Amino acid sequence: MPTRKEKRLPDHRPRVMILATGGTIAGSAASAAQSSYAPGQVGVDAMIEALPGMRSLARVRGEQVASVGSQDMTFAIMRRLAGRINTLLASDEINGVVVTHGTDTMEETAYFLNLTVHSKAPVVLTGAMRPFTAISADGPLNLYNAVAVAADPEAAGRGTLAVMNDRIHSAHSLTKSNTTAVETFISPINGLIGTVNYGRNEYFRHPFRRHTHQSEFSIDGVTDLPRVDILYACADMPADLIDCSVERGAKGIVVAGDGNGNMNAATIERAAQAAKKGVVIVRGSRVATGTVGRNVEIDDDHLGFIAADELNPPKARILLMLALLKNRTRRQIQKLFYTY
Ligand SMILES: NC(=O)C[C@H](N)C(=O)O
Repeated sequence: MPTRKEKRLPDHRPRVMILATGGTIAGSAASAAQSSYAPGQVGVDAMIEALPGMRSLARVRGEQVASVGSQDMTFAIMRRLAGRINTLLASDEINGVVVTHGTDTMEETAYFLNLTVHSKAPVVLTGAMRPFTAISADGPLNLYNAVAVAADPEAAGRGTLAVMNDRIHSAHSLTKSNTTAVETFISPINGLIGTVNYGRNEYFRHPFRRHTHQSEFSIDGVTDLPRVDILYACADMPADLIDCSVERGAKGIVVAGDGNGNMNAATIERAAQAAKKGVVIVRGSRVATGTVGRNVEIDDDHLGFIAADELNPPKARILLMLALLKNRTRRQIQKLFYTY
């Protein structure tokens, strides 16, 4: 027993919450050099335990929100995440949040949070391309760097971010570009937000589009999002795919068009009929880079279509689902695509 009271120094480290959802960062394989593995096997506490150096950056706590490969990510989990993050950040007890997530749909959850979290505090997604148990696993350094960004007041006000492979991406621009490589995430439209090197952060810019604390979207009390389908255009695309979506109750359709948001004449005709019935048609592109503008080869004004502008089809789908929660005109929806 100590004979005199030890004086405890106040702990000024920022407080970071890690919300874990699974993914390859929590993946496990039978051996360290094996390509087959199961995602979402390692719990958040074990991930934190394995990285004691992280404690020099922040006071870190963890919560397990889900344990899925992100190919099984759902809007129910995304809504739970957004709700938990809004509660945590409203309490002032937490300075920043890290979300560990699979890489397959990371851009979708990142963009969903970018529109539904209402705080300036940093929210940072991270993941891995190699499982936790692999030789040269990329997850531990990604998690370390993500905590460094989430703990950094300089990261605040830049919207939802993703930290992967030493790069800081905005949710708006981030996209996965390689099926297996560690260097998979790119920001092809507006470029990187910054870099992070073993916890040293450098920032180049703020995102150009509206996000988080400026967002008009809310999912408070929302239990169901309207159905929006993505249809992938190709040579001789069967036009009746549009009818199938409409019959199944789609309120919106994003066409991952060829080139500058194109689709064949038969599909345009079916899509125009769907638009007349009130289904919102958004023209995106299956091409990895570039924007989709209005009235280039397709007369959007006449046909009642929306151009996806900078958003790829999965993110265009999320913006449209949230936009359809309220009655909005086509013109208002198009404006959202120029704003977010
Ligand atoms: N690298 C990964 O995380 C891939 C995995 N399928 C996932 O998205 O959960």
